[in-house]
Amino acid sequence: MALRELKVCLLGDTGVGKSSIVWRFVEDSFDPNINPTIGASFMTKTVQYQNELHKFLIWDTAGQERLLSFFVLQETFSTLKNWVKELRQHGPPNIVVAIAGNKCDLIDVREVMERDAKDYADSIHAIFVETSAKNAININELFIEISRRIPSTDANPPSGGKGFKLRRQPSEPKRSCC
Ligand SMILES: Nc1nc2c(ncn2[C@@H]2O[C@H](COP(=O)(O)OP(=O)(O)OP(=O)(O)O)[C@@H](O)[C@H]2O)c(=O)[nH]1
Repeated sequence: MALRELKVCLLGDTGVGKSSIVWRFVEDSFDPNINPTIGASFMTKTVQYQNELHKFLIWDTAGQERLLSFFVLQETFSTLKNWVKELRQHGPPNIVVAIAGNKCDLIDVREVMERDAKDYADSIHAIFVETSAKNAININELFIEISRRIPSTDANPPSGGKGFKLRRQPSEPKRSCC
């Protein structure tokens, strides 16, 4: 089975839940007292998507840092739009942008309407998913969507989310700073 490496970098304001999303995806756990990221951390997870293995190489950045990549998480529209502008200007042409509206469990303190976020994501051809790292809502689906958007290496275009199987790599490092 072919192995493909997908580089993912989480961007967004401090405290929006970037590390928690990674932690939920890789370890299926949630720490309400998680420490802020210093610099950046790196984790990997390999999943089966259709007839390929997708190894996600995930860089989780500190909220204050301005780095470029292809995975955007944001709690405010204005900051989000700035990130997208930078990605379009400086990122690779085939970049896949995914917007995660995290903490969707906190319905009483919602700042951005789902419809507005979805419309914006559609306008820039980005993935949009409302997620909750805390309640494990749509975290795997977010990465499935990223897998689905990556062009297939064979003649059969990817369809649906079928065939996405989670595989933990026991030998992989749990969490390390780089
Ligand atoms: N209710 C709720 N809280 C969350 C969720 N995701 C993260 N949190 C909480 O939000 C706080 C910040 O989470 P982090 O994952 O550290 O956020 P971050 O974006 O990585 O922050 P930096 O490392 O500073 O950039 C923590 O107290 C988390 O427990 C969520 O889906 N729902």
